Amino acid sequence: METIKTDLLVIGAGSGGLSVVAGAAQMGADVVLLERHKMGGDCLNYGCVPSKALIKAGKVAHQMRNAAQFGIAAVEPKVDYAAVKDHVHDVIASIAPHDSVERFEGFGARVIQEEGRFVSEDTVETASFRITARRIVIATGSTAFVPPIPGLDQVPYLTNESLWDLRELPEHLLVIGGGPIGMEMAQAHRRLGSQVTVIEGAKALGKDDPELAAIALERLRGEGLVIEEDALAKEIRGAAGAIEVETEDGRVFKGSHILVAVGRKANTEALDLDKAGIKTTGTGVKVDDHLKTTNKRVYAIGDAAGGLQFTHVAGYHAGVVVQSALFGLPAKAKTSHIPWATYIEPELAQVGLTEAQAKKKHGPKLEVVRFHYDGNDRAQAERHTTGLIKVMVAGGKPVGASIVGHQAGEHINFWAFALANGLKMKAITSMVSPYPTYGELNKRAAGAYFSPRLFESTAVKRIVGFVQRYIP
Ligand SMILES: Cc1cc2nc3c(=O)[nH]c(=O)nc-3n(C[C@H](O)[C@H](O)[C@H](O)COP(=O)(O)OP(=O)(O)OC[C@H]3O[C@@H](n4cnc5c(N)ncnc54)[C@H](O)[C@@H]3O)c2cc1C
Ligand SMILES: NC(=O)c1ccc[n+]([C@@H]2O[C@H](COP(=O)([O-])OP(=O)(O)OC[C@H]3O[C@@H](n4cnc5c(N)ncnc54)[C@H](O)[C@@H]3O)[C@@H](O)[C@H]2O)c1
Repeated sequence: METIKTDLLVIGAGSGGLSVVAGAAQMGADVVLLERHKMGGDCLNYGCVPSKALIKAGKVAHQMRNAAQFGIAAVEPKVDYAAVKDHVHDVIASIAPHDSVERFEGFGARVIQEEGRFVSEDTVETASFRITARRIVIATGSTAFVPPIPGLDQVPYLTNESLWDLRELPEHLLVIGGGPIGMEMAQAHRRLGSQVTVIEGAKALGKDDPELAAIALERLRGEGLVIEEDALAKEIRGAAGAIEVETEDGRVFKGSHILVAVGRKANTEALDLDKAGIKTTGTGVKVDDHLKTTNKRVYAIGDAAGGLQFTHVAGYHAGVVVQSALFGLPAKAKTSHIPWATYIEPELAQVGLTEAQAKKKHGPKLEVVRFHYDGNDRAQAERHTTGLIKVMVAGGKPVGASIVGHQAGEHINFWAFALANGLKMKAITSMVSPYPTYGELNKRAAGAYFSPRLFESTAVKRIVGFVQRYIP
């Protein structure tokens, strides 16, 4: 067994681990990276990338079916599901070099493709190496949580890992869980030609603002998706091709395939965390505001840290850790400016506080401004008129924004920038947006904040009247 001594050891080559390594190695630290499976982790191989590629295929099919509104003959697309999966794998392959061993070795890191586990507070062993490091980063990500529903282990079920290898279009896909994974995959499969039933134990898209989620759900149901809420899966029966799910209240749903999307489980079991004095919580590794674990030499980031589980959060965590581990700065990880988006159509996006959270925090000081997509000329021209932007404002500053509608995930960037920099609503109205863009929605939402102050103010009317009397 070879012994290595290093400045920084990173366990896991997903979104979080790779960002730490890229930063630290290029800034001159001696870095070792461990990866037990595929470079790029979940996002590249089993998560964001394949799901967005599949969603795009679904969108193309949907546009073909709905072309008549633009004066173009609608056609029922012939979907070759295996070819769609080829497209998905091709997209993964085109991004893979960016996350490759070669690229990271080019930055000066040593990449070892083996599983790591702690043997003491500062040492990790793999099959062939014993690595002692001044600082260690746990970036081991998460895996689909498979709940102990009786019968589930008796049927062939899909998760976000196995879905990409399925080559035949499911005739009727049962999706357990109406969170982002469930809803994105449900709509994509519906558009590609499957019957789809989502079986959700509480409320579908339950982490988002209910007013906006309801707008999205109505559209999804309009496309023929069956979305059953308050339907907690209790028992699963059947065999490949003929599966039944029974819910707690006795409803029974039948389908040909089943996708389990009921949340994630942090990858911690293989790490022997107790050997390093590292504690866990119910959702992942226990960390403080600086992302330090209960062992002060060791950080945990991304999905393994059990908080918000997004690629951009893992990347943000990496920046915090690089500042702390390399420069000794007291960097803290915040959540108040973290956006997220769910890539159903219409998209659903959020940053900062939802309306309910903002009401709780700011009480009567809160103002909520709204602007609907149908008031935007570009949305009218392109027939994307279903949508709403809602901005929560307190003390003249946005404290949250929620968007449902075409490209909501793109538009939330604007509010993420405003919140991250503490901008006032005034700063937003001083911007000129090109016409006709969807981006004007943001400015119109800010305009909705100032309109009553300008147009319903007797003081403003008095000043205008006075000035008009005296100017030539
Ligand atoms: C279907 C799906 C769609 C998603 N879509 C989006 C999206 O659109 N946008 C978004 O922001 N997020 C999305 N996510 C979430 C996103 O994929 C994760 O938040 C992100 O991958 C977390 O990055 P990470 O670095 O923490 O972990 P991961 O990417 O999971 O990487 C962890 C790596 O650690 C390795 N590892 C684990 N244990 C060990 C060990 N002991 N030794 C060595 N290596 C180890 C694993 O093999 C893995 O490669 C999606 C997730 C799924 C499942
Ligand atoms: N667009 C994106 O950024 C994106 C896309 C996909 C995933 N993700 C990330 O991955 C994480 C995991 O996604 P997810 O959708 O698996 O989890 P989730 O926790 O967001 O949603 C799971 C849903 O399953 C339901 N559920 C749990 N047990 C059930 C049961 N027995 N029967 C029926 N319903 C049940 C829950 O009520 C919940 O609504 C997300 O929180 C997100 O961080 C992000």
